[in-house]
Amino acid sequence: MIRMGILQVLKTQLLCHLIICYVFLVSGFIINLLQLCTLPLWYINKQLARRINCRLGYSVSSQLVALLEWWSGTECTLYTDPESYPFYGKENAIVVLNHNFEIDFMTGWTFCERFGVLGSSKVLAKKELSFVPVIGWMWYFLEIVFCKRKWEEDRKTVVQSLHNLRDYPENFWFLLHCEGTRFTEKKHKISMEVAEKKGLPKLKYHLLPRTKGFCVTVQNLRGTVTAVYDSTLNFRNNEMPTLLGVLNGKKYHADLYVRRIPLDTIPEEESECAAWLYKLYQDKDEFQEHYRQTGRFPGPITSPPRRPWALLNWLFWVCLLVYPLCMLLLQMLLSGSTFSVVCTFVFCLAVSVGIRWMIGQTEIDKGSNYGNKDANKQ
Ligand SMILES: CCCCC/C=C\C/C=C\CCCCCCCC(=O)SCCNC(=O)CCNC(=O)[C@H](O)C(C)(C)COP(=O)(O)OP(=O)(O)OC[C@H]1O[C@@H](n2cnc3c(N)ncnc32)[C@H](O)[C@@H]1OP(=O)(O)O
Ligand SMILES: CCCCCCCCCCCCCCCCCC(=O)OC[C@@H](O)COP(=O)(O)O
Repeated sequence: MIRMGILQVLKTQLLCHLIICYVFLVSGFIINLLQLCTLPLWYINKQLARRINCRLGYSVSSQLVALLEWWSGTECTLYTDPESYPFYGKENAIVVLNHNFEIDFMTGWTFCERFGVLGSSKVLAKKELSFVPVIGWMWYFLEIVFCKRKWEEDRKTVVQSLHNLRDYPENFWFLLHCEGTRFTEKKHKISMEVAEKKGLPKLKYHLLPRTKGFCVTVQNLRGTVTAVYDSTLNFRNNEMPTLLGVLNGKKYHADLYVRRIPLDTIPEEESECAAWLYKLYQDKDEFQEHYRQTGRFPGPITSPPRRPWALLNWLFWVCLLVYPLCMLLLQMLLSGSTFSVVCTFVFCLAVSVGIRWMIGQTEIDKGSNYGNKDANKQ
């Protein structure tokens, strides 16, 4: 009991956070560098270069998974039909997920890890994220699809990037947050005005989905992807988890409801496909209502257990990077030079500021203005 208490206090200490962030940043930069070194291989053996990049990418993203699963002890429960379960991780799929939480990307990654597709997971992400050090840079080599959220500019690049995925050598999940931005009350109000104008029913828990990205993905990945995983995420006790909470060791409980929908049941033609997506979001809204009323999603629980690999990868980087850091700091402090002490201080400050900026990218109140105006009025 006391040991648990000490551990919990330790998890809230700035020094621990600095060490975790230092390991993440330095290992991330090393991996970015290794990814850069794979560039010549793309011309010789592209599939091998892709496989290597999946492993390297895993080594970065699994650190955030380890933080969620092992450091904060967050539990992840999966509600799904047992008949669909054997397909997970064994086929390419498009994942449609609600976008309400600051750590939904980490929770998504955790499920990817449990089904063995973390290194190869893909997303249609906003362009701004490609500039985030470590993760954004890593995504270039993982062939993540970026968009500016301006369809006239995106159409060509998104289609081209989707085409490139057709011969991807590993099973992948392609994540689409069709709402296009995180849920806020203001964005919800505006998107419901758009829904009204379009004659669509109002949604209570979701923004109106943007349909272009979904339709173009379904069209271009037909034959490559076999199913859409309609995924609805929520956290118990109305919690709104944050990355800072996870870093402080706060335990959350995620519930994910997944329905596997074969891709060949989804209409090809654009307006029919859009109507299909609007209907999907009406269903998702009902699942969220059910969760609100009962505290659970419909259907049985078939949860995959956590695996040790993310933790082992994390421990490997900690062992590799913490000892040299201690030696360096000790040497600097023992040298008695004011210059060395100032340098050490500035280094720690730079790591903290850099990481705080990166964490800021996950925070909803620092989010974009996209969806704050009806696009038709812009
Ligand atoms: C099972 C567990 C999960 C597994 C996880 C798997 C993989 C994990 C991998 C990685 C994890 C990392 C996660 C990182 C997350 C990062 C995610 C993001 O960056 S989200 C933001 C970027 N992505 C998207 O936006 C995707 C969805 N958007 C689209 O598809 C868009 O269509 C678009 C392609 C971006 C183009 O957008 P644009 O706005 O330019 O055009 P649209 O045509 O879509 O919009 C105009 C259209 O919308 C109507 N409209 C106007 N205003 C609104 C409004 N406020 N709300 C809704 N709709 C609006 C307008 O009337 C137009 O309508 P119409 O089409 O009929 O003319
Ligand atoms: C062990 C690791 C410890 C590390 C601690 C610190 C690590 C910091 C990591 C930062 C990771 C940055 C990746 C950001 C991914 C955020 C995804 C996201 O949710 O983007 C929002 C967009 O979808 C929509 O944007 P808005 O229009 O809502 O605005």
